[in-house]
Amino acid sequence: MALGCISGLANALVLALINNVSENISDIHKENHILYYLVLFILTISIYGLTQQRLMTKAAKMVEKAIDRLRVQIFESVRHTELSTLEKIGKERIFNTLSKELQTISQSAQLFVIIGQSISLVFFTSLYIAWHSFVAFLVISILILMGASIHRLRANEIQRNMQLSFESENKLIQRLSDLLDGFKEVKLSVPRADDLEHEFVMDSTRAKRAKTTTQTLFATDFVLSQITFFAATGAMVFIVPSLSHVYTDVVIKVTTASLFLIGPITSIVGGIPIYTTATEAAQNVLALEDDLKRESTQSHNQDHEHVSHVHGFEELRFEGAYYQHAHKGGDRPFFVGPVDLNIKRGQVTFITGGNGSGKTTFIRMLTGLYELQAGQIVLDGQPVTESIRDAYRSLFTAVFADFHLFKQLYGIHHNSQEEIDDWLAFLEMNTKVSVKDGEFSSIDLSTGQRKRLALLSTILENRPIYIFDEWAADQDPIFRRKFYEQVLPKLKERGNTVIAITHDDAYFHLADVHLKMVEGQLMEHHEVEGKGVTP
Ligand SMILES: Nc1ncnc2c1ncn2[C@@H]1O[C@H](COP(=O)(O)OP(=O)(O)OP(=O)(O)O)[C@@H](O)[C@H]1O
Repeated sequence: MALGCISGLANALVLALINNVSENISDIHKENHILYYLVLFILTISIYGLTQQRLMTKAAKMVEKAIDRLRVQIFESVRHTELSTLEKIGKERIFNTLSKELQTISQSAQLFVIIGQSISLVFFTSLYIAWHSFVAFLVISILILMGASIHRLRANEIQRNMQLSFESENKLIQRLSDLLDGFKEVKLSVPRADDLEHEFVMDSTRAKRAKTTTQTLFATDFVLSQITFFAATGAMVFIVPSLSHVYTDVVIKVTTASLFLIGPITSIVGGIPIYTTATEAAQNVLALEDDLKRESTQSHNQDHEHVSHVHGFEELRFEGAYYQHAHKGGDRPFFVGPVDLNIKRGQVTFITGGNGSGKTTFIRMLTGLYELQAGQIVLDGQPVTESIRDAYRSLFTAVFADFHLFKQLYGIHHNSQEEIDDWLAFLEMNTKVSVKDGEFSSIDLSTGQRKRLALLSTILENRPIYIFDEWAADQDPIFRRKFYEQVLPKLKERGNTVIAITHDDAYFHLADVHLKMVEGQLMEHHEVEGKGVTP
């Protein structure tokens, strides 16, 4: 602000100097003062140049620093948020906010400076006008205020249209990911491709309409502001003389000053659309941050971040555990539970059940990805409360049905190259892929092969509990047998506990415990061959 004021003042001084010299040009030449004014003129321009340059660099640095902080903050908020919150917010909104909205703010940084500097220039030039003629100053102020109020009156409509275009753009991202993620399915079906394109075009048209309306409102504002400005300058020669009899002495100075206002006023009015877009973008960023924080347990997680792992357990107990999904149409929201269950260390548990019976939901409850809405999980006699939930989650490693294979082995640093190579060979992937510097050489593989690499990642993590959601479904019969008859026993031998959703009834005898999920209830659970747990 200080730099903005100095540069605005210097800018106004340039006007005062030129006005002064041009008015007294013959006297100044006669008295040989021209050099003095020239030095003053150069000095003022230098001050303006230096402060303006510094102001713009500083502002860019500040804005980029704020954006950097926001970007990391949102990434962290997403990382700390709960899965249920993420499901509610939606990926598109997060993508759109982190990419487009932050970029919009970044691009407006220099413009904020120009607007700020123009405001200070208008202020000092107005002071200059007021010093020469208070009546002229009043007339200009009234006209400027009138112009500003017209803009304010339409601010709500502008904001509504901007929000509309943000929402349409979120939908566009969703349609685009439908096209890219479902490219194969789209290529196979012309009607699907047509429908998807139709929806995309509709959303694009909605975004275009909202944006055009906003731009039209801005354009009208711009023209009105120019007319207001011309009216103000016209008033200097047509109206003010009839209101003030001393005015004729200063009319040239005041009119020149008012003409001098055209640059900054144009910058301010021309900058309003970008300023409003950036403000709207900033509000979207902050709203996302709020939504992420509101339902997240971030404060707890941060307090207990140092508890990064629980190294083992003997017994895990579910006591009346219950979770209900948010209502999303349909007859009633789906719920799982209440579930009572004991899981002992080293036990292999198979879970079966029909589609939509709640197996995945149960696994998410078990792993702490869904916060229980009733009941509790007890780990070696200690209830799993919010304060140890992160640590509790670190008991698990999983290959979910909708698994994501990370090319880089994030968080896996302690395994020797020899161990990694041995496992790669055991999983029959060593001829296809290698691991170098903590990264797979390639992940462009078949689904079954990608699943083997995901399995490798979990094996290298060596967590106490392994979760597999229909892991073997994509494997050939030979490797499927290897998974049940060699991989699972190897894990068990290491002391790992395994909980696997599976429909491979040929291998049910290998489980210590077999559970069955029916409509959100663990209806049937029995010990296999006398081994295993007391449910
Ligand atoms: N995020 C969600 N929001 C609302 N309802 C959900 C959500 N996820 C799942 N459901 C509902 O919960 C029910 C159980 O889903 P779940 O994925 O747990 O079943 P599943 O037994 O794993 O099924 P499948 O064998 O088909 O994978 C389904 O009826 C589904 O509609």
